[in-house]
Amino acid sequence: MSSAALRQRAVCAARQVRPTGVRNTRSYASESHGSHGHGHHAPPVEESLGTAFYVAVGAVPACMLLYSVSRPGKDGEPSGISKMLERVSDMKEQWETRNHLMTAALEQAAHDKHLLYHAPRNTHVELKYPEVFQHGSPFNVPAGHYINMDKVVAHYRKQHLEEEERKAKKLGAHWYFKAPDKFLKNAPEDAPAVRVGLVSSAIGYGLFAARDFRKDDFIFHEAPFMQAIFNEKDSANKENLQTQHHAFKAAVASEDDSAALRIAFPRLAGQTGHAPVSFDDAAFDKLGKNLVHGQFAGSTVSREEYDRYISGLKVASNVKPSEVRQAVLDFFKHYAFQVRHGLGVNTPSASFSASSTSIATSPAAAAVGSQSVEACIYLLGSLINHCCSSSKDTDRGPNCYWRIGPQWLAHFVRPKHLCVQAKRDIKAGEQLTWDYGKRNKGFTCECDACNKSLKHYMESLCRVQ
Ligand SMILES: C[S@@+](CC[C@H](N)C(=O)[O-])C[C@H]1O[C@@H](n2cnc3c(N)ncnc32)[C@H](O)[C@@H]1O
Repeated sequence: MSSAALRQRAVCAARQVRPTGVRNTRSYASESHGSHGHGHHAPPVEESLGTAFYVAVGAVPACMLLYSVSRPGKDGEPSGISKMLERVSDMKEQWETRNHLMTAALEQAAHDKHLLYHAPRNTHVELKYPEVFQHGSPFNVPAGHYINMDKVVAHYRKQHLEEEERKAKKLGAHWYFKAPDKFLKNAPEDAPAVRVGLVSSAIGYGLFAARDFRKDDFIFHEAPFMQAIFNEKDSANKENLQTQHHAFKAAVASEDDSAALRIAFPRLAGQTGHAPVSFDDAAFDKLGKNLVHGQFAGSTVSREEYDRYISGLKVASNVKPSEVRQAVLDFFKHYAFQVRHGLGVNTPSASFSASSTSIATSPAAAAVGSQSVEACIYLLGSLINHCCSSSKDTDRGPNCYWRIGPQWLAHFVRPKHLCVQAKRDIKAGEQLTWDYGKRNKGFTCECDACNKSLKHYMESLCRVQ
C-alpha cells in the first residue's frame, strides 16, 4: 500500500469517529486534491471541541446551583425546593375541588348526551291541512271518485234536528200555549211513507201507508203545489178568485207541474179542458216531487182501474173562462188547506186543536172570520180522503192529523208546508184519513165509519123484522 493510500484511509477513519456536530467550518485537505494530490500537504482542519466538552463544563455550575437550592438553611430551615414543593402542595385541596367539579361536569355531559340520544322522537307534526290524514277527506279522494257522505249527512241531520228540537223547546217555554211534546218530535224518516191507490171510481184516489206507523209519528212533510187566496165565506170575491185562477194557470203553464196536475187531479183537468193522461203516460212518481220528509212509494193503481176511473170523468171542450174559474173555485173548496196568517207564539190556545182537521171549518177559518186566508193545494196531502170521527169505534175513525207550518207545529215544518202525523197506530197498507169536519162536504160519505154504521143499521132492521 502506498503512503498516499494510507493517508487517505486514515482521513476516512478519522471522519467516521468524529462527532456529527458543527461541520460548516471544516474543510478537507485531502478532498481538494482527491486521489490526484500526490505529493501535496493537506491544509489545517478546524475541528470543534465536541458536545461532551460543553456538557462537562456546564454540569459544574448546574450541580453547584442544585446543591445550593436543595441544601437546608443554616437554622435547619427547609431548602428552596422544599419550600417550593410545600407552596405547591397547599393547592392540593384546590386541585381536588377542581377535579371534582370537572368530573361532575363530564358526568353531566355524558348523561345529557345519553338523554338526547335516547329521548323519544317528537310525534307531533304541525300540518297545514290536518284533514288530509282523515279518512274520507276530500283531499284523499282520487280524481274521478266520489266519497260516500251518507253517514256524515245523517250525523249532521241528526245534530241539526236535535238542535232544532232544543230551540223549539226553548221557544215553547215562551209560548202562550205550550205545544205538547208529541208535536215536537223528530222529522219523518226518509223512508217509503205513502203510496197512491184508487179507492173507487166515485171516491177517486186515496193515500195509503207504505209502512207501519206508531201513534204520533210524523208520516210525511210536503211543500205546497198551488197557493192562492181563498175564503169559503167570501167565495165570490173576485180578487180572491183571480189568485186561484192565476195559481192554476201557472201550474198548467209549467210542463212538469202540468203533468203532475193532470195525474193527481184528473177531474179538474177534464173540467178545464185538459184531457187526463193515458195510463202509459201517467208518471205517478211526479206526485212525490214536493215531499220534504218521507218518501213516495209509488202507486198501486192498475191499468184497468185507471182506465175505468178516467173514462168516467168528463172532459169539457170549448170551456169558457167563467167555467174554468168555477171549476178552480170548487177545486180549492174541496182540496185546499187553509193557511193561517199571523198565528204564531201568541195564538190563543183555544184555536190550537189536535183534531183541527177540517178544511173550511178549521180553527183558522173561525179565527179569521170573513178575512181572506191563504189556501194551499198539495200533490199528496190533497189526496187524503175524509173519514167521520166515531166516538165508539176509534179504530174505524180518522187516523191522521194535519198541520201547516210554521205555527204550533213540529219545529221542522216550514211555512205553508203540510205535515201529516199519525193519530193512532197505523198498519202498512191502511188508508190515511182525517175528518173534514161538520160542513157541507158536497159528497155522500162512504168512509169506513159510515159504512159500519149503515151495516149496523141494516142488521138492526133485519133483527126487528
Ligand atoms: C180532498 S179530495 C180527496 C181526493 C180524492 N179522492 C181524489 O181522488 O181527488 C176530496 C174529495 O174526495 C172524495 N171523498 C173524500 N172522502 C170521501 C168519502 N169519505 N166518501 C166519499 N167521497 C169522498 C170527494 O169527492 C171529495 O170531494
